[in-house]
Amino acid sequence: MNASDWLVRSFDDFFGSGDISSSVIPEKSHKGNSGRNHQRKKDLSAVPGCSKNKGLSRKRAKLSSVDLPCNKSRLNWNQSQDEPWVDKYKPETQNDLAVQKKKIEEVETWLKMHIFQRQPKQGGCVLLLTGPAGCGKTATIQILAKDLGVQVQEWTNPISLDFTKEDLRNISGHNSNSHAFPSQAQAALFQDFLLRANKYNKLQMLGESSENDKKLILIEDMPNQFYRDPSSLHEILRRFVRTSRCPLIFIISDNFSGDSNQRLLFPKEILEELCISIISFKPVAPTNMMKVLNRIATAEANMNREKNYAPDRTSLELLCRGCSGDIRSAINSLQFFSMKDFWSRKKKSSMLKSETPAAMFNLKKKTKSDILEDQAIQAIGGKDASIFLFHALGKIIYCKREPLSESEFPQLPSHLLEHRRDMLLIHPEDIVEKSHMSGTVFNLYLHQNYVEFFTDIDDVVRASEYLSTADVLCANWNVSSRLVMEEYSTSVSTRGVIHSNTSRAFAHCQGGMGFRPLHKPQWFFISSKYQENCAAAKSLFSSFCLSPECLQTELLPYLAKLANPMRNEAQIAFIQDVGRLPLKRHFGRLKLETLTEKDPGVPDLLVGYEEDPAEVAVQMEENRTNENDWDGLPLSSSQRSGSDLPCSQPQPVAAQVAMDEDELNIEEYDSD
Ligand SMILES: Nc1ncnc2c1ncn2[C@@H]1O[C@H](COP(=O)(O)OP(=O)(O)OP(=O)(O)O)[C@@H](O)[C@H]1O
Repeated sequence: MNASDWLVRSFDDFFGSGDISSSVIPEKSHKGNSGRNHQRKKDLSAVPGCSKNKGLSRKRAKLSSVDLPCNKSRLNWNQSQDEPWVDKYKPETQNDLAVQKKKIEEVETWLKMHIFQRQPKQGGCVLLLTGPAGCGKTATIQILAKDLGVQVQEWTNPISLDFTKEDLRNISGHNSNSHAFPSQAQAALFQDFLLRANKYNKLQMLGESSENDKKLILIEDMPNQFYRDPSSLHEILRRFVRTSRCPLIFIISDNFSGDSNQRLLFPKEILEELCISIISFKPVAPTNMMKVLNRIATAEANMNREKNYAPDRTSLELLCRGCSGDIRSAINSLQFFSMKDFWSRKKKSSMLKSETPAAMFNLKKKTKSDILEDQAIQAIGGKDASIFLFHALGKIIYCKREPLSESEFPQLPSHLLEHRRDMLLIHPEDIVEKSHMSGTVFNLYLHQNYVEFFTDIDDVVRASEYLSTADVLCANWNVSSRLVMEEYSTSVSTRGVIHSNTSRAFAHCQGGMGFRPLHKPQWFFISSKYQENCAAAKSLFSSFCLSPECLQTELLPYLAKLANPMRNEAQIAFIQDVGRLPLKRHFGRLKLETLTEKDPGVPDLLVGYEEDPAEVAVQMEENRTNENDWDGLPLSSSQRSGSDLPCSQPQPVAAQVAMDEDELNIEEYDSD
């Protein structure tokens, strides 16, 4: 087999030689009539509501030979040689699935309830499956649908929108003109597909039994238009839910910026309004992954010794580690690694000096920390091991260590013995990089959270010094040096916090801390409030011609002391809010917002500014044209009523109490 064959076969749908694969297409259409299928696909691509053109789907590679129970027997030897292993070893039963049993049961229960025990007009017929890519969401649905005898009707974004204006007019029901964009047309086709799929039974194909007309609608390919204008999706869903006759399932994979796609397309209000259920999958657990990889490696080794290497256990473990719970990526990597072709070519190009993948994996592999150190190996075929901020912070704060034997310890002079530590199991700089967070924001999070994990005040003092140094390194350097300085800064902050925490200095004393929640920095809120106050002070007290700082720290506290400061209502409110701060008996602490597992880390309002939080507030101020109309950021509390801060922000808890208790009474001065 040569590499291009392998590729071409995987993409054969695309090159026109493939099949139209769908869980609802009879086997007969699957092989051997490529020309006809190609023609048919082309035709179908323009047909609204067509779910059969999965050959054109973004998942074409992984689904190129799916769902056909006896497809394996039909393949000749060479074909099966070239077949991607994700397809060749695709799970056939629930037991084969490398997915948590609990999740499979959850989905199964939901399906049964919404297909077989469905009441007429019962709401809640929409399910959202989320989780990282390649964790088996689609595979689970396909197997459960097969087990329950339910047909799957799947939407695939048409890539060719060569329909006529007439078609579009028919679909959208209004007079379309030349301004209709393909993406809008895609959304119109989607709407049409959904309404038809809901209304009509699926066409019975040759060879399909007519016993069961139960079906579910599956959407994995989301029309682009909905990302631009989620409300159009919501409108379609509202209509669907009113008339739904079968369940509708969306599969949305997480991306590096957390669950932002999910939140964009399915905000909380829509989930509640349409009673949409959510089931979140986790990355495939390493033990499950190892089982699958072992099974495949053994089967291949037995079948095809001359062509494939059989990776040893260490190699498989490394593959597992490198694919971040993505079983598709793990199996693909295994296939690459097992190819003798691949390694001989590598050898020739002298990119790698080792002869076999096993040798390659085993390069200086002795200790756990060595394994971690050599993550470069995993870059070959391995998946980008991005981690969510929540986990990145956890890795720094919990800083796992490995015990060192006496002989391995570096010999420190006696005056440095207090700095003796066990070996870290992580590289802090790698962790920050994989979190996709700017150094400044990462430092903010660390600063907000580290104290909770310390037990000794002297340690806190040392850590805070490191954080101060890191802060200086993150200051307003010029653009070209800022990135480099940020790297130094996070190195100092993370290593500083880790090293200062003497209660976690050795592997044997790391237990017992338990889980503690992480919180979002108050900085975002405080900084924006500071900027607002500056702007408000400037505009309300412009006649004094003082800087905002001077107004807030000198003039307003003075005015606050006057019983009758001769001000209008807005000014009085502002003086009460800002000028009296030191007089408040209880200085209120802000209630912190918890950082959740997949939170992107930067409040929605600040997305886009995250590169440099120091500029965030300034930028926000500049963007602000009409502060009363602008509902993106909280106005100062003197200009707004009570606690309507955005929910992504910490909420003041004690401010109102302090205000109530304050005996200071400022009267309004009527100049007339
Ligand atoms: N034991 C297994 N369990 C789950 N999937 C497996 C297994 N063995 C092989 N596979 C293959 O791994 C792939 C899993 O991808 P799947 O499409 O189910 O993931 P997903 O969570 O829907 O992610 P995405 O959104 O990226 O498609 C499928 O091609 C499936 O056939």
